[in-house]
Amino acid sequence: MVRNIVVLGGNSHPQLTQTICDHLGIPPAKILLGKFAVGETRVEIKESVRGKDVFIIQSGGGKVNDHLMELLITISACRTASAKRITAVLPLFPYSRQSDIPYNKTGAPLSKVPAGTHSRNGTAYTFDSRPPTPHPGQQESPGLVNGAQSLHHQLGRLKMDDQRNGSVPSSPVTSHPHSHPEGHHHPRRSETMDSSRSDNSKKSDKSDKTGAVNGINGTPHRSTTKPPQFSPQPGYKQWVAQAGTLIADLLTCAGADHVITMDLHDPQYQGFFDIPVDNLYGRHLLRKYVQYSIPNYQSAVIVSPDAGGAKRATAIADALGMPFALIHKERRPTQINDRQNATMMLVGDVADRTAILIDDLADTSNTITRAAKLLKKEGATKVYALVTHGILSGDAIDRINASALDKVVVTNSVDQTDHLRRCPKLEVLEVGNVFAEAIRRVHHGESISVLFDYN
Ligand SMILES: O=P(O)(O)OC[C@H]1O[C@H](OP(=O)(O)OP(=O)(O)O)[C@H](O)[C@@H]1O
Repeated sequence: MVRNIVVLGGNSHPQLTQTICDHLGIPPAKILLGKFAVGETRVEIKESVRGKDVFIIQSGGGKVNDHLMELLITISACRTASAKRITAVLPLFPYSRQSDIPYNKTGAPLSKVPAGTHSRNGTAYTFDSRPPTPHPGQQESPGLVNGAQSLHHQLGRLKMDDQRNGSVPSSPVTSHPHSHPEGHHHPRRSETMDSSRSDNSKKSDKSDKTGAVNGINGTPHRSTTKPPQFSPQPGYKQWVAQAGTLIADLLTCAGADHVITMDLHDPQYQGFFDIPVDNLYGRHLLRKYVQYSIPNYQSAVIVSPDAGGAKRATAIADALGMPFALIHKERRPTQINDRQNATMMLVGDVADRTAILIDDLADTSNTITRAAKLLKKEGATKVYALVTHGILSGDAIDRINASALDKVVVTNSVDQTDHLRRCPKLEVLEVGNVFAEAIRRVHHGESISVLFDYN
């Protein structure tokens, strides 16, 4: 039982709030969370927080924007009500994938087969890379496909530019007395011989002969051909909001003194805050699962499904003395948000082994389901996916059910009640006790790092 402490729970995960309070031996504080008819969030704290150490629990996932607004208003309400210290407890930190660089992915459902057809597994999902993963001896199609698409794109652009240019003036050929009217234009030899020449080259021929050389009454004048339009190259810079900084500022401005979270997508995001941020590790829970729940784990292989998570996965592999493999997401899409076209390549050996994917979050579950397909193709006998944050938006559960994944293990940093009902492959690890202990330590001014200082 801790004193002078108030725990408030938002609407995102009431069950986790209750678990944390049970561990702390206190009831959650009374709070009214509602909405006005227009959709605006309404918060009323039903007990005094004056001089208290307040912890507000609100996770990302689900209706993330509503939950964030609810959290900000609750923090502000506590600040106005003279709370001594306010700690925002965000088991899954919202917007943490948009920390600094412009985020260029859609997170949209991916690789669905066209309506009316079915993939080989009889489902609406293919789990294939488009273009496919290249194999030794196979011509590397992605570059070619992208190259061809890019060429097509450039040609289309040229055509459009040319059409625009051709409209000013309407036609130098017809307006100039010395030039041939359009109808009496004698085709040049090259035009008659080479029928494959594009309209573009024909039009530029015309301007060469007329606008570029002759002016009104035979006076030379400047070419009417406009210089090529300047436009930004794809991938150079996208004017996308850098939401990470904004979220950090919003929490601080609302009145938060401290943040507790878990497995931030990018740990450097802590640097965006002017207040202390405790980033708890979920990997210890995942590591314990490997150790105690995966048979013959010593002969299994830890796999990171993308380069971004390699550090996270190697930490577990090193701690358990296990081999490690990496899936490299090769992104050569023609469009910046063409995430599904990333080709996956395996670096390492998984043949005749159990493969254990380690990642920080699964949103559409596209990453883990595609990785599972690749791993099975490369000879893995079983594929587990161990993920800290099981956001599992949209049809992620259907995708998992239809995939080559044998088991998916997540923590309850996001509410898993509905997911558990719909996914027989899902197993959930409890994080309530970890957050309760972190809250207790923060309240008493004890070290948090010792919480994770074990093997
Ligand atoms: O379930 P999904 O919708 O496939 O999303 C999950 C992936 O997204 C994140 O990485 P992300 O690709 O955003 O960034 P990274 O390249 O920095 O790891 C996360 O680390 C997962 O790998």
